[in-house]
Amino acid sequence: MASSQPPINIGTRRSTLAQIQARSVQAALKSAYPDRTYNICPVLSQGDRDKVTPLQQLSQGENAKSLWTGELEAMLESGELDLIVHCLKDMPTQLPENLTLGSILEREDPRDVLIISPRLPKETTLSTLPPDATIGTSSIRRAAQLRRLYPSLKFADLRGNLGTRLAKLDAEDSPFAAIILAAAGIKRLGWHDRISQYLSSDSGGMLYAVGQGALAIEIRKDDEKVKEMLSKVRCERTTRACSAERALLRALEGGCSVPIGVETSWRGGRGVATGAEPARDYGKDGKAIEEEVDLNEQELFLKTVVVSVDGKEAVEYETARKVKSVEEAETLGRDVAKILLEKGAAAILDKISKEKQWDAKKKLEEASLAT
Ligand SMILES: NCc1[nH]cc(CCC(=O)O)c1CC(=O)O
Repeated sequence: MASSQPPINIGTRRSTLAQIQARSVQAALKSAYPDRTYNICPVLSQGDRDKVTPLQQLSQGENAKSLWTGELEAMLESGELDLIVHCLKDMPTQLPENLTLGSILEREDPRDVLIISPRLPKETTLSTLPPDATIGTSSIRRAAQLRRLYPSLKFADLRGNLGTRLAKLDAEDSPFAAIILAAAGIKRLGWHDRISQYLSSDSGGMLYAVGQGALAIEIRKDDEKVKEMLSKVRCERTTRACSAERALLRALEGGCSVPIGVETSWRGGRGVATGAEPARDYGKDGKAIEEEVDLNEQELFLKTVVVSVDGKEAVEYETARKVKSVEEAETLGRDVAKILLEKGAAAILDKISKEKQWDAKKKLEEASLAT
């Protein structure tokens, strides 16, 4: 039977991973509302189009993030789209005035993973890499944490979608011994067999990015209909955990380039579970172990680290608390931010922002000399 209601238009970026993510949201909506029809609308962003300008240059200034989502957000505002599927980790903590985060879905494995060059043994880990090995990553968070724990490793920029990055690692003349990626993307693309090590506080010492592994849906603030629909595809565990992480990030005023690592898990009640629903933990093979638990009986455990870019200074803090709402989760995040700042994160972040200003000033001078 054909639906009399208009189709729901789902906006996404064009990459294979983005489209897989959009299809999973479509499937979740379809199973909650089988009578509605759904279109997936892949949109090429300015950031996807421009592969020449160095990323750091492209992403400077106030509207850094809109580079990736500006076109999509304009289409959402105009009504061409009804929702946009994002990786939560790529979403700024502040959104345009008339748009809002409509829903956060169940989190995939939030961890980072180590992927090894085919020239090295598959079972290689961070601690068994050749001492002067070069790691390909453009993430300051990943490089800073690794510099701190493995001072002999070297780092080189590596950008592009996940397929491009793997191809650059595998190339005959590749400068990289290994790369670090998010498990979530690798798993969604079905490339599990390339993972040599799952990184965490217990293995390799790496904490992940705020929001990593979770999908988020952006909608118009006044769109009550879509808001109502999304209430059926939201994950309370992930939403509370990620709300704490994002409130922490917001309070530290960190952009994606600031080295803040987090690890959240739900504890107590019954068993241990990471920030996903149903409660789950990840075994050594990266497979989820599931069990039923009452969220309000559990504590949200939050582990955090802020590292200087050179890896020489670091501030760590961890705590656990029952959080019975998103608001309580956000309070936890802000409280942890305050403690981190007092423990020395303020000095680390100050230094980074001064260096950034200095860098921008130098670029501006160079640019005016050139004209
Ligand atoms: N930095 C880009 C990015 N943004 C989201 C993901 C996929 C993981 C996720 O959904 O959080 C990735 C790739 C990566 O970091 O390896």
